[in-house]
Amino acid sequence: MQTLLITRPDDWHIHLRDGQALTHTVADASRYFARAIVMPNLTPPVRNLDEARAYYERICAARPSAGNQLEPLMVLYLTDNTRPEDIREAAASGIVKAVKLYPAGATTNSDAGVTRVDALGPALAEMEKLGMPLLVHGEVTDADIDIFDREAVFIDRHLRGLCERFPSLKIVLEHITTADAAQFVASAPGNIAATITAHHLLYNRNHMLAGGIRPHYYCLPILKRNTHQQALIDAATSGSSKFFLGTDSAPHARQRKETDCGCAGCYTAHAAIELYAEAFEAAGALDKLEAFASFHGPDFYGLPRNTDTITLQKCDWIAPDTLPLGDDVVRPLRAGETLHWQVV
Ligand SMILES: NC(=O)N[C@@H](CC(=O)O)C(=O)O
Ligand SMILES: [Zn+2]
Ligand SMILES: [Zn+2]
Repeated sequence: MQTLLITRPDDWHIHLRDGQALTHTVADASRYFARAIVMPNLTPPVRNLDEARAYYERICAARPSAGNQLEPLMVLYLTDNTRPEDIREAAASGIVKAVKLYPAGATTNSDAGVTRVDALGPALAEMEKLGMPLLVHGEVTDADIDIFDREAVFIDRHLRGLCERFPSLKIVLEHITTADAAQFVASAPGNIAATITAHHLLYNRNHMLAGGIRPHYYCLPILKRNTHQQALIDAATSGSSKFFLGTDSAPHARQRKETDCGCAGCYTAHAAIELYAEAFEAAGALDKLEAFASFHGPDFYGLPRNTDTITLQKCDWIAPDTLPLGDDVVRPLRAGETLHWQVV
């Protein structure tokens, strides 16, 4: 049987949610990830060190008592009112590792996000000085911009300018979905990187829309055409240290996705590295998985690489139809379907 031994991976973009849901999301993320960059889009969002510390403690309390202990890496939610002092305090705490920019209205719980990206100044200058990474949900929100173009337009309207105004600010363009983004990041200086999800490597918009509409493939930024999917596969398997693993596992209760106006987000924490292994195998690049999953992320964040390992085995299994999520259930990606890799 084919096996693959890799250094223990980390997840550089995950939504653990809060309250009762933490029991399930934290358990799934704890199966083998050493660390996780925890997104701050709660209601209300995680805007300062006090809120980050309280959330950190709720996550730690939800960890399973036995086995691998996930280390949550906290993220502040940038608003129009974030002050340089908020950044300094967070950076000094040692538990906050990044700050997240959501354009207001771009995605789930982004209403408190930034209304004018170009007006951001002092907070970003402080982050640049301290080496604190800015994580970006890179989509414009203008009603007149087609949803499939929102990432590319964000790069042109905002990201290029941010990179010029803050030339040494570390920036991660999160969950990239287009050839435009892959190309922009690949040709940018070393302080610009990107995370790529497993679902954007495995799927394109036909999977979501051809032959019936499949709400569990609906996430933001939305799946694009297959040529963009191929560009993401090429970037992830290129060996470039600018691209690394970020699942964007984003659970929503089943009834909030299977409805007239469904939420965006795919739940992949039940099978994260397993799904990536499938994508890398399909590209004939299993030898590139370890660096993408376990080296490039910590190197970019300036954190040590993990020193222990996990083993993947090629072995079919069926993903569960539903998983508990607090008092609700979530339908995980590939629910009821066969997965081909397993962590042993
Ligand atoms: N990716 C998503 O579709 N949804 C995320 C938000 C985000 O990462 O943009 C969520 O919090 O549900
Ligand atoms: Zn996002
Ligand atoms: Zn996300």
